[in-house]
Amino acid sequence: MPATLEGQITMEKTPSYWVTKSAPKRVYAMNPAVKLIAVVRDPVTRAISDYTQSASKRSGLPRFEDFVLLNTSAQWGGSWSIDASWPPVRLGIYARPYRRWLRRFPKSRLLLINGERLVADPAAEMARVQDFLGLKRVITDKHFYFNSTKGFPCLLKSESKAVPHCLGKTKGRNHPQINVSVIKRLREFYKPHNEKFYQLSGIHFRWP
Ligand SMILES: Nc1ncnc2c1ncn2[C@@H]1O[C@H](COP(=O)(O)OS(=O)(=O)O)[C@@H](OP(=O)(O)O)[C@H]1O
Repeated sequence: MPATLEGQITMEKTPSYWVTKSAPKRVYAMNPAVKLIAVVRDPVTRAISDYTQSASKRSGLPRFEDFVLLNTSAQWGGSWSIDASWPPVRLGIYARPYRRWLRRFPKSRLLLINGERLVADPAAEMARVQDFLGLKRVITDKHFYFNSTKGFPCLLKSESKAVPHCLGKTKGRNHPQINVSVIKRLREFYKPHNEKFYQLSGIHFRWP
């Protein structure tokens, strides 16, 4: 981490920290007063997003449905189960890593950001982040606009000089169409895990 001067905040973003077993202990050893932020989204969309990212790097990757089902030779309408060890599925079981972080850090120091709301109302979620970090609410709704080409909100870097900035091509990819019964089965799979996460966090994310 770079040296932080008086009046500065150093931020670091590494998605894999969330699930790395040794991370809470190591982060605590580095600075027990650190503030943590995690963005969580519907685990089904997360799994598809994760797969889409891999597919964009490897042409000819088998279909999502071929990975997500344990017995791929079974009929989709039959009795097959979800492969919970496949990383795109496993990483959407948020209660497990969340519990690990809570063993080291108080709940008040780990802000959970709702990924769906971050897209629908980025200013509202950014207000929560700024309050959490003890910052003035400098970033407001005036800093965001919806870019219909991108299909996502983009940033206006400053109120006066409205230079638009959207996230790059690797964020906001088109997702493949997934078989509806596979989606249904995935939703059933996540239901108890989501409930556990809502209970632990005290936040009902209302994922379908
Ligand atoms: N404003 C804006 N613009 C573009 N994309 C946005 C935005 N806000 C949230 N998202 C969602 O961010 C998803 C990619 O983030 P990741 O979590 O995969 O990024 S990272 O791996 O942690 O760096 C990305 O997932 P995909 O849609 O699957 O590409 C987006 O849904």
